[in-house]
Amino acid sequence: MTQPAIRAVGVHKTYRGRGGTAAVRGIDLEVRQGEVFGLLGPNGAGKTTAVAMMCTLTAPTRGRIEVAGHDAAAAAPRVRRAIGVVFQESTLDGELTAEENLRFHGELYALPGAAAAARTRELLGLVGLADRGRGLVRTFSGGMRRRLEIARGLMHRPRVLFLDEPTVGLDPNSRIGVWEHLREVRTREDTTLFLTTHYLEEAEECDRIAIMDAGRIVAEGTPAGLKTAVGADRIELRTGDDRAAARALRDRLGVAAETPSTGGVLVRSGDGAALVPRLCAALDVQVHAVTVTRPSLDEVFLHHTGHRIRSGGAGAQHAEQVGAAR
Ligand SMILES: Nc1ncnc2c1ncn2[C@@H]1O[C@H](COP(=O)(O)OP(=O)(O)OP(=O)(O)O)[C@@H](O)[C@H]1O
Repeated sequence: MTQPAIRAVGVHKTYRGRGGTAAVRGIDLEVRQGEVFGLLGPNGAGKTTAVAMMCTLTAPTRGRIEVAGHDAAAAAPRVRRAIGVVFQESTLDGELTAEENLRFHGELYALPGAAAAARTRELLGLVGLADRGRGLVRTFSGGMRRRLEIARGLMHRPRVLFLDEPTVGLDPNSRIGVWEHLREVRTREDTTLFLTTHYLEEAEECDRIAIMDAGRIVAEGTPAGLKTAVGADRIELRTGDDRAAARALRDRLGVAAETPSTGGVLVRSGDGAALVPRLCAALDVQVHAVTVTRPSLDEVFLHHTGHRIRSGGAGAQHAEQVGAAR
């Protein structure tokens, strides 16, 4: 078997200080070479801390991390040569041009001049900035800067590129642009991409994700696999009498109908849209509205943690109003 790009075994991190914050409470992880792997979790879940340990920026309190086959504690300089990092905060020099920012990074890694110039051209093309190489970075939009940061992180051909919240703070169009180029990076360079995110849409782009909450990984798999495991579509009915409706559905159709405290009647089904007409036909009470929600990563998150990663948003995008009846 080929060596994993990243392996974490029993990793804990407690920050010192008053009370001591247990930011990471025992994570085990294996990321394959060439994979796009996402760590999905809400603010404060411990994602940045986990990445900081993999990047050798902070040491685990307990446990072991290997990146590109090197132990992050015992062989930190080797790990640093094998990785690129795109931080949440920009670290570009706005007073330099895009080319100068990349070349400066090449110098840090002792890339010979001609190789650095060729790599600069190649990467500016890869991230869609070929015609902006001589532009001052302070004149760039947020999306352009982020793409340039990605190019810079790739200058020395790292085995693993870490991206902490790669599209946070960007407008939706720029976010799409960044992802187009990340997909291009993944196709053309044999780099493992390890990213943290609290955007469900971004997690959908990953080959595999780990869901992190309160310092622990609560689920891991492909986005599709995780959704399938959670299973059914959610059918929510708004009726004139929810208790009577739930009782009727249980008695007449034998379906497990719930009446959640938030109101309405909830039924789960492998094919929600197909079941809706039968549900409505079985009811004597008035049905004001029916909503079918396909499982989303939001549902997966809710299933594993008992709470939503954020209010509103992605789940709602998958919701399909299938009409009111009666
Ligand atoms: N240097 C630090 N010293 C003390 N506590 C810290 C430090 N860095 C992070 N924490 C705490 O550790 C916990 C996890 O933070 P972390 O930044 O790793 O989470 P995150 O999932 O990356 O969140 P975000 O998306 O907001 O960056 C939080 O409670 C945070 O306040």
